Amino acid sequence: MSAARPAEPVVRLAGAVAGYEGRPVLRGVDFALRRGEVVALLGPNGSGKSTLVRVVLGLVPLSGGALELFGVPAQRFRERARIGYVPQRHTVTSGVPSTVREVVASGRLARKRPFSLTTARDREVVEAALRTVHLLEKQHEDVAHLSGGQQRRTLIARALASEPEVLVMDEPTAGVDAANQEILADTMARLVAGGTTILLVAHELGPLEPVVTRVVALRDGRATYDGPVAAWFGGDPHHAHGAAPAERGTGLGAVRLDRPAG
Ligand SMILES: Nc1ncnc2c1ncn2[C@@H]1O[C@H](COP(=O)(O)OP(=O)(O)OP(=O)(O)O)[C@@H](O)[C@H]1O
Repeated sequence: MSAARPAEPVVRLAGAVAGYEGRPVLRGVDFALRRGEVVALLGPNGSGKSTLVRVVLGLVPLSGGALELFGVPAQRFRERARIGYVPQRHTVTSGVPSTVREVVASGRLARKRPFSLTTARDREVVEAALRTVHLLEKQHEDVAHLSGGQQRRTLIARALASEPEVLVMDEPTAGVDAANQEILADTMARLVAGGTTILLVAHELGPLEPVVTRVVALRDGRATYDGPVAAWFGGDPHHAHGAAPAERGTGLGAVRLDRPAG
């Protein structure tokens, strides 16, 4: 059985060093995501949030440190479908018209053997994903005709179609209006209730704040905070990350990470 034990991190980075063209961006990051958590990665522009996510997804290699997925060293990990990804700046529109349902169903391919036919179970999972993001009634519409927020939800449903245990979302609220952010929060709450673990990158949490169980903040490629949401925002989740208030104190159980984790 390859499933992780409850307390075992589903993602674990130890002393992660990574960057681009020899320039380090992550400079020794320790990070753990445990089953059932919703962890928000926060930090200023360029602090390395997306890079950390890309490392977890295997898109950027580590030049130092270690990555484990479901307790398995990343080099030996073969079950990519267990991790779903909703990219940051990506639209689902192209020159070729596609319905919402087609886009979502394409996410099912990660779970399928080559050339196998669509089964009743596939249809069920695709419909459940559409329902989760509140787009079932729009399934036959051309994605190009949807709003930005609805397109983002289509991408989330596409990731859900592979039934991931961990969902990684890079700035899911960026450019999304308030109504769509509320739907996103509801979607996340449903996913968590269903057992999905979530890692997301954000600048502001807004309506997502009640769903987030922990904040990890990066600054200059290092984790500077790991703890509860409230302590990080100083009670104002709409306030952006800039002042790093958690570095001021650890009043609500926050952990200040200015030394390697023991
Ligand atoms: N593909 C790339 N090639 C070269 N440099 C990159 C690449 N992607 C990111 N960088 C650089 O790495 C640094 C960290 O970028 P990263 O996208 O991880 O930060 P971030 O915290 O996610 O920022 P933002 O909030 O602006 O998205 C930045 O200086 C950025 O310019």
